[in-house]
Amino acid sequence: MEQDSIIRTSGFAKSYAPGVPVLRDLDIEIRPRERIALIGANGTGKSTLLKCLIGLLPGSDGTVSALGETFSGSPSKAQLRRIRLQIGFVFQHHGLVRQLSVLSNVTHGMLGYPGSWRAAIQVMAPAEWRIRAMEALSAVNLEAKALERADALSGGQQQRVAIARALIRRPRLMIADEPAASLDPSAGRDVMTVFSRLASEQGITLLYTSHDMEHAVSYSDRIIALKDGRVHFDQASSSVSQSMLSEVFDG
Ligand SMILES: Nc1ncnc2c1ncn2[C@@H]1O[C@H](COP(=O)(O)OP(=O)(O)OP(=O)(O)O)[C@@H](O)[C@H]1O
Repeated sequence: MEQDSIIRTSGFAKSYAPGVPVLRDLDIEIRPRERIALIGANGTGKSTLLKCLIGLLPGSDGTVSALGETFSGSPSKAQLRRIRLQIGFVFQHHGLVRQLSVLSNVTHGMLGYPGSWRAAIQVMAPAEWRIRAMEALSAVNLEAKALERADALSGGQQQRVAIARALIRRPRLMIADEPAASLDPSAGRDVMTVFSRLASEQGITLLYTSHDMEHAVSYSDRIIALKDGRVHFDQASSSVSQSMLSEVFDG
């Protein structure tokens, strides 16, 4: 893979059932530090694509290059491990352990690293990880909440803890699937602002899906729109018009 790509697909396709492609003919490139919004109607394959790009689901045709690893179908276990070490995930539902502290939840982001069983028990986590957790909390403006129980925080704050949990891994690529969908408009904007800032301040590449067109346009450099399993358009967010956005969702 060329050094200047974080992700690249070539002729990529994915079917869950033989002969019924959900995604096809995808040639996508994502470069370092780009903020990419992936949009499309319900069921058009956004989540499927996110999973395929990082090897969590096998592709059916074509190749994927992700974070230095190139594969067709599924990556090898070693490739998958190397990819995972460079990625942070954030989903619509934060998935925090409610009765644990914010700090413990962030430290859990280290699970998957060598020696990471210690991350499951906060008191055994190496001091360095606690420092990293506090740095991550500071990046999402929540260091003052470190010792509170996760379920004492608002929905927007909990989602920012989930971002910190992804950030502790110092990822090159942050993948967020509908990260603001369960939040009210103000908390949703806060979460998207945090993502956007992290991308510019820490040089993290951001790939997120959204059904909110304001979020898609305002917090990305580029929008990739999927329709009927193909790329409908792929261009700078500043040049995407309302009518182009509407077209993506027209049956
Ligand atoms: N595990 C699966 N097995 C079979 N079909 C699946 C599976 N997961 C998803 N699909 C189908 O693949 C298509 C794409 O689904 P996907 O969830 O990727 O779409 P999406 O664009 O993320 O949708 P949404 O916006 O509703 O989250 C849908 O038709 C869905 O029913």
